[in-house]
Amino acid sequence: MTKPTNITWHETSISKENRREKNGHGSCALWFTGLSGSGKSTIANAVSNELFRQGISEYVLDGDNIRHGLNKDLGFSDYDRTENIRRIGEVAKLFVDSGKVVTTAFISPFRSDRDQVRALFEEEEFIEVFVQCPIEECERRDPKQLYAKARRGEIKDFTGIDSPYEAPEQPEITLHSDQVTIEEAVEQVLTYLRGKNII
Ligand SMILES: Nc1ncnc2c1ncn2[C@@H]1O[C@H](COP(=O)(O)OS(=O)(=O)O)[C@@H](OP(=O)(O)O)[C@H]1O
Ligand SMILES: Nc1ncnc2c1ncn2[C@@H]1O[C@H](COP(=O)(O)OP(=O)(O)O)[C@@H](O)[C@H]1O
Repeated sequence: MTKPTNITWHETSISKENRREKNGHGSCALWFTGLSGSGKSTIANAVSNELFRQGISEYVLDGDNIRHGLNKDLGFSDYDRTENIRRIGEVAKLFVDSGKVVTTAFISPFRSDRDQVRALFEEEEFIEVFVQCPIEECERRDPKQLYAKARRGEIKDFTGIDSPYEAPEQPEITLHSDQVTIEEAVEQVLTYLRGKNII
């Protein structure tokens, strides 16, 4: 890849702070991470629904959907996962700049990739939400029957089976999705946002 030259960063006249002021709330990225089937999409969507209901400007970036469009050229090699997360991180940053609370639901298995995304943001704008669930329970749920396929050898490099998942060391929020209901998990996230005066 050749790096382009002669490009200049343009400051826009309307700032992130202007947009936050207009919206009447802060903006941030709620970065859900966890195994397939842990509940990232379910909880991220439920959080967004509740924010929407409360009149907060929100958006959901979901793994499967982004992989149908923006990242349809990427697979599940370590390199492709890193590039997947890098691009999503940049998109999430744009949403935060636009004044929204953006929820993202990607496995994002590598700690260094998540840390690279965190580094794109200002302090307290990036909120790592670890959806912690034992793999046995994820495999029991198996909402897309992917664990079954991975066990049969029909999917290679499946996270938790033959591709690693590096759990966050100091996530802002940990949701034990095998112990709390979806509603309780949503409330835990909203309580955090209220505590930080984001909403
Ligand atoms: N090999 C392999 N490993 C893990 N997951 C796989 C794989 N192949 C397909 N899928 C499906 O793709 C979804 C994960 O995509 P992500 O973009 O979140 O993955 S990653 O963050 O780049 O690791 C994941 O979605 P979730 O189940 O919602 O996590 C799966 O449905
Ligand atoms: N407490 C819970 N939190 C989240 N999901 C739960 C919970 N209990 C059961 N589930 C179920 O587990 C599955 C999680 O799937 P999904 O949200 O697609 O996970 P992921 O996006 O992490 O792959 C869904 O079928 C959901 O209904």
